[in-house]
Amino acid sequence: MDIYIQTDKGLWTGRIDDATDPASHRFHQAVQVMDLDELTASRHAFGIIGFASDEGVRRNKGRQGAAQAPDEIRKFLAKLPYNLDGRTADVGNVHCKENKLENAQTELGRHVTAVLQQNITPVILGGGHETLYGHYFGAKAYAGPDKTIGIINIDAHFDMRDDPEPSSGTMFRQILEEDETAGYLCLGIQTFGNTKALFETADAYGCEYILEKDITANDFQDTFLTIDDFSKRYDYVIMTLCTDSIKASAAPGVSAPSPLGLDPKTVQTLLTYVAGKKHLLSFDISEVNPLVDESDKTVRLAAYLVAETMRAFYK
Ligand SMILES: N=CN[C@@H](CCC(=O)O)C(=O)O
Ligand SMILES: [Mn+2]
Ligand SMILES: [Mn+2]
Repeated sequence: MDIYIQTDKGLWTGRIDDATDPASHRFHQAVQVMDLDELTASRHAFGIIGFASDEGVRRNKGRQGAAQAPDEIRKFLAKLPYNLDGRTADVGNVHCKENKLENAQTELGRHVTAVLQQNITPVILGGGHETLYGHYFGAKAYAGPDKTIGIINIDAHFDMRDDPEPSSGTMFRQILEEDETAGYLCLGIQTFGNTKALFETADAYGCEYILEKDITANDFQDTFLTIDDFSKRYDYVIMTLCTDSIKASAAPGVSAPSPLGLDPKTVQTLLTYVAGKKHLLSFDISEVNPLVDESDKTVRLAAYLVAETMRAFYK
């Protein structure tokens, strides 16, 4: 198996209301499957990239299965109405082979950079949350050493573990250690999703965060202000959704479920608010695990959140 595989066109199938009228089209009629090197400047608004890896979850002692999420999310996204502007290309999946996570993250980064260089917005379907490291790596290569990147993460967890081996629990510590100009805002932190030591690590590294229970206070006004203040300090922003930020009753299909997680509509509000930022480069959704899902509930929700975020992207 190669590390890069073009998407099986059979994943993009669904109901056909009208074969020719674009106003009746669903994603499966609008998305064009191609190789990365077939992308040409400005023809597409979005470029879907899958990251078929759960090696980071394995290393972090979690429940594996997220490597199957990119194709499962595609199947559900395919059936949704294409109620957005601009065209979408699907440039396939980057796979993690032989547990070589760092190689796969480098390759994901190469894809993200190449898509951005074509003036196309990457929409990355993870993968365990180790997806974010490759996502950041590609965005940073595009931005260049003189430009700063702020990362907005919607997550129950900080993912700032001090483990010697990179995993799905270490990315933000890795990034903040490697790039002193990077910033980290985490929305939806669970009090009982992180040890006291991890809260101390977050403070020590200058991570800004809002607890899950404080997100909806004041009808989001404080949250939006925090997002605004954070975003304007960076040349570019990237956004990542760790699906375990959503309450377990709505998102059971994750490695580490959150019984007291955010409502899906709260996450929708956060994603669409950040997507309206002019300097948001890219977005990933991570930690969907189809193998422990219940009646496809989490995969379906993931597809809706991806569609909502794409629709809200600043144009
Ligand atoms: N990606 C991060 N995962 C969490 C898992 C927590 C748990 O297993 O309960 C973490 O490392 O903190
Ligand atoms: Mn998490
Ligand atoms: Mn995470």
